[in-house]
Amino acid sequence: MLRQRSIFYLPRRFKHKKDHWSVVEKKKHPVDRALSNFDDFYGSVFGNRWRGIRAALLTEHKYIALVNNFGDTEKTCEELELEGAINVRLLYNITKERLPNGPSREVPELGKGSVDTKLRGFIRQQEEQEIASIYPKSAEEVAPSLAEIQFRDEHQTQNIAQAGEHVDPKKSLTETIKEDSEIDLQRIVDPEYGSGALHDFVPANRIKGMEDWIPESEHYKYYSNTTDFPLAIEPEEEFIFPENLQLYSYEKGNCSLFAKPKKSQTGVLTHFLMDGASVLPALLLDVKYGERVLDACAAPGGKSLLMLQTLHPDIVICNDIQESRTNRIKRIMDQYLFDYEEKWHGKRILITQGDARVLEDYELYDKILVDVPCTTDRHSLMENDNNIFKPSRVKERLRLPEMQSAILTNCLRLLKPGGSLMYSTCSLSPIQNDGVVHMSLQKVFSEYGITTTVKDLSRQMKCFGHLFRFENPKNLKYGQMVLPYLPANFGPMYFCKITRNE
Ligand SMILES: C[S@@+](CC[C@H](N)C(=O)[O-])C[C@H]1O[C@@H](n2cnc3c(N)ncnc32)[C@H](O)[C@@H]1O
Repeated sequence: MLRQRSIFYLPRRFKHKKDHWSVVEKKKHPVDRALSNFDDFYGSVFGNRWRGIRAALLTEHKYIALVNNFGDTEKTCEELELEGAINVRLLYNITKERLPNGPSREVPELGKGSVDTKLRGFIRQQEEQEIASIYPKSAEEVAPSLAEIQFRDEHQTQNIAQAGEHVDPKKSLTETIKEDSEIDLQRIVDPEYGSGALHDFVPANRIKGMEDWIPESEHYKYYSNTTDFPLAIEPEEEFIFPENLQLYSYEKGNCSLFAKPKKSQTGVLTHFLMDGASVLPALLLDVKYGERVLDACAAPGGKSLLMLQTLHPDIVICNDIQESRTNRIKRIMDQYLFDYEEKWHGKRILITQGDARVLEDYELYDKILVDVPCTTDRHSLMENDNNIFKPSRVKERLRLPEMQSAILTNCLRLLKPGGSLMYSTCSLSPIQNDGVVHMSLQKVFSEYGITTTVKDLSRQMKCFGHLFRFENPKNLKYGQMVLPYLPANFGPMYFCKITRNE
């Protein structure tokens, strides 16, 4: 009797496939794939620090409020201050004033009365050591010497050659993962590598999940790090925070939310909320009065809006490859710039649809923002829709560095000699960051004879140390990086400023 019953139930049990391993495997969502990929890759890049970064990435990020200059500006600033938000410009200027070896020129006058006092008090409360521990040395000391860079390059070339030897598609996945883990472990324990030595990282030669199995050997050229170009890295000259830019943030550890933007008396919205780290590349591009600016990958337009709110640029060309995305730029400009159609459109803003890899306005721009498409790490962990970790987008994902480098290389050609650009991503990947910068500098030199200087922004970053958590510049070769961190949950954001030599 018992037997009959069990036979009766057997097929039903099998129909209920929920727990079968193959089904579970198929049900892996893009966000899960992204997390496995990051655990694997970033775990080896960041070592013990990855746990904290991971927790922050999986938690809601923090915003900065950009106050609109074209509607109820003072009232909005007052309201934000009443809520306890800090004026980022004042905080920057006070911190700059207090830095050892600070600039000799006078620091711009600070706001009146209570705000100023409050800020100074706030800064005193913060441990100065915190900044010192993030940036233990001055910018001059931090900028690596050419000899050092040469040494690192030789070291890295060796690593890449070794990694190349590892590629063996016949090896089982388990075998490869085991071997790679041993290499990664060696990186972590070997002081020569250091857990955070991003510039020394060589990508693992496999990607988790058989459907993602791609021989990456053909991509090695994008990670190649030999330096066959005249490499120059110099500290950035002094940066002056634009007087007209009103940015507000909550201090580290304060996770208060900003009020939603509302319609002002002029009809435009009062403020724009953006991930705080996104402010930095657009701000430190340092657009000056009367300059012609290209935002090469501009949609939805937050960074263009920030540059326009400085009231500095003569014209900003907001370009994006997708029509639907250029429409989003237009919508944002319409919502924030008073009398957009009459006063801005076609005059101080041009919205264009084009592929930044092939734009041909050579030597036309004073400043260019190159905020490339990337693995958008935070977004990839949160949204399944349109996720770059979908199995159907594997090729696109693996080709990202190639695409990023093609965009950056072309944008360097679009710069006027003497002009500067800012390359940025919202990814933690050393390949998409320093790797792409390196390859592009090499390419513009070898193919177009263009020489460049990388601007070391370490000194400027010190002045933002109260709000953001930055990667130690020693772990980066060219750029700066905001690391997600629970008490200051901005980023990730990598950015690197490059000047085209005259
Ligand atoms: C990271 S988003 C830019 C975000 C924007 N800078 C902002 O702050 O709002 C990257 C953008 O690049 C665009 N894009 C992708 N490939 C491009 C290309 N080849 N040329 C120009 N834009 C491209 C995408 O459509 C996307 O809107």
